[in-house]
Amino acid sequence: MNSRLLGIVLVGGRSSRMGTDKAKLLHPSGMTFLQHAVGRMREVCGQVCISGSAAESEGTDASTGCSILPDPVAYRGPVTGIAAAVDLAAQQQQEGCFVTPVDMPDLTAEHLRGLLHRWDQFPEMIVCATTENHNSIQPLVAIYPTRLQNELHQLAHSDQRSLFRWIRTQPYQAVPLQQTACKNVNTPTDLEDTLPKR
Ligand SMILES: Nc1nc2c(ncn2[C@@H]2O[C@H](COP(=O)(O)OP(=O)(O)OP(=O)(O)O)[C@@H](O)[C@H]2O)c(=O)[nH]1
Repeated sequence: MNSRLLGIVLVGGRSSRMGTDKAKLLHPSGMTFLQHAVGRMREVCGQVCISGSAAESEGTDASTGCSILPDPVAYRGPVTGIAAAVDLAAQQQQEGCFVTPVDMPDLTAEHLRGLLHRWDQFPEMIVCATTENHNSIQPLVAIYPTRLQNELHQLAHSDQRSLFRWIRTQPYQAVPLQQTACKNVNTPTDLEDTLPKR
């Protein structure tokens, strides 16, 4: 089990397109999306925290037993949560954060192991999933080294806060995954598509 990386599941944001909290949606496994996302992350990281927007939710999440790391400023996007998570990892003398979103129900621990394997070879670099069809960077399925703490804070405090653009200015390792593994569930229609077909 990897103790050099802090596992982070991103649950912040407004879930406005879904109209309900995506963390609480029911996954085909019978778990909630959050329990499923924490479970796959626990297979690769010894410590897993939840990164959320609401400061009032500080504490421990009862459904998973994970500590909640509230964003210092709510609703400023995932980079805010990732910068705070990298701070915690640095405080704990860990080498980085392994980040995944709560809304990719088809992502598995096996996919995460692929990124971890690459990071073992390139621990100084960002290791980021890309989807093979469009060669598109997936910044929310990525390992961020703690050495990038200051840069992540600068980005979090900037006007545009796009991890997607920023990663392309950094040395990074791309780990290609199938498009389906990184499919976001953002709307009720997306959710229908994740349910087993009868
Ligand atoms: N910690 C943290 N996570 C976030 C924040 N915004 C989004 N996320 C997470 O990032 C992932 C992708 O989120 P999006 O689909 O872009 O945004 P969303 O707020 O969940 O949904 P919409 O309101 O429909 O855009 C999900 O796992 C969210 O929980 C934020 O401000 N802070």
